[in-house]
Amino acid sequence: MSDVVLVAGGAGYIGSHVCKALAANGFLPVTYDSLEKGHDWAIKWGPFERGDIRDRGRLDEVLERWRPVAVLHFAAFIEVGESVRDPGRYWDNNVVGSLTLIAALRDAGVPAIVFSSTAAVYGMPERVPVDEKAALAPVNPYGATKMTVETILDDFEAAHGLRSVALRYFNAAGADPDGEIGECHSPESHLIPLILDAAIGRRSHISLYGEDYPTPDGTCVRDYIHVTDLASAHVLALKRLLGGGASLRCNLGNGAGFSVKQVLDVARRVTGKAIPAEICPRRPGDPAILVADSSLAIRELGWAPRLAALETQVTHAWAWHQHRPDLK
Ligand SMILES: NC(=O)c1ccc[n+]([C@@H]2O[C@H](COP(=O)([O-])OP(=O)(O)OC[C@H]3O[C@@H](n4cnc5c(N)ncnc54)[C@H](O)[C@@H]3O)[C@@H](O)[C@H]2O)c1
Ligand SMILES: O=c1ccn([C@@H]2O[C@H](COP(=O)(O)OP(=O)(O)O[C@H]3O[C@H](CO)[C@@H](O)[C@H](O)[C@H]3O)[C@@H](O)[C@H]2O)c(=O)[nH]1
Repeated sequence: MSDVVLVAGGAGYIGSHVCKALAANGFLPVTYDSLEKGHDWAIKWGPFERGDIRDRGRLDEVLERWRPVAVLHFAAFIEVGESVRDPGRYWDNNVVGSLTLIAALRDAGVPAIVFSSTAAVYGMPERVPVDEKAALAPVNPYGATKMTVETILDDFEAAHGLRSVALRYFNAAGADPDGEIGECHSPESHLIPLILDAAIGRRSHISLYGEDYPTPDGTCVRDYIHVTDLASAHVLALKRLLGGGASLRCNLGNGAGFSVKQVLDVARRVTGKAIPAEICPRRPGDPAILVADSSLAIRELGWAPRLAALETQVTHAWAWHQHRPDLK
């Protein structure tokens, strides 16, 4: 019998890719998801338990049934702009929900958790590439909720011995290279799928949020990381914890920054489409440049990103985007 891993939020974009990697590594991923944002078609590599992380009774039932060796926790709301407009929704789901889950793990005796954190915990970093010694100074409620969950995890380790790896992802992109799953947020707010929507004519153009940033071409610079490379980092983090390794907080990015205009150029090349673009005002809360120093993950987890090229990420996203189940 494979080791069971509970994957909270496993029906979502990143969680489903991690489920595929877990199964390929001999684990049985049990997805626990409310399906408020995820998709039942994305649950392919293990059983499904429908539930909300804020529902302690349901969590206890599922933990008792499956007795997982660890939990991977992706379940959260993820939109920065919405978190500014409606912070209560984010504190409730991301913090109350995580606390409920973490307390249930403590009481069920689950010893380890891998948590989806974010580059947004750094806010507007003074120096890039940003490493883990940089101050945590989120500039929006979304980032603040993720930083708070990291603190809860620190406190639960000190008091109860629950070990954790918090992975601070930069910009997740791309899709399963085999085309089995891919990105599908609703509403979509991320740059690459929106550009691809414009490429297939689902929207008239892509809006470029700001051309007056202190960057070489005036548009924001981000570090895009292939979702399959994120998935391999989760498997390594899980194995570290199961092997008795220490807790860790680390960045996951490629260390290369691309501007919004550079991403658009790559997408035009990959799709062969013109993709009309319109310059718009800045989007509130966007840092000018976010690029990761991921040497800690490389050193401590033995992580090696294999699909780092932006062109590869956009190619896989494009292959998926043209056949997305929700667009049929
Ligand atoms: N997409 C990115 O670029 C990115 C970057 C940094 C961090 N993250 C973090 O990674 C995680 C996954 O992001 P994603 O892009 O896959 O998002 P997603 O919306 O595709 O997946 C999140 C999943 O969690 C589920 N969920 C949400 N609230 C829940 C609840 N209360 N109970 C049970 N299930 C719940 C949703 O139904 C969904 O299936 C999130 O925690 C996000 O903050 C994402
Ligand atoms: O229609 C659009 C959408 C986005 N952008 C710009 O494109 C860049 C990337 O934006 P987006 O894809 O929305 O990602 P981020 O806002 O950088 O946030 C992502 O990456 C962060 C870590 O870097 C995570 O914390 C977030 O959860 C995740 O959504 C930003 O400069 C946006 O202003 C546009 O110009 N037009």
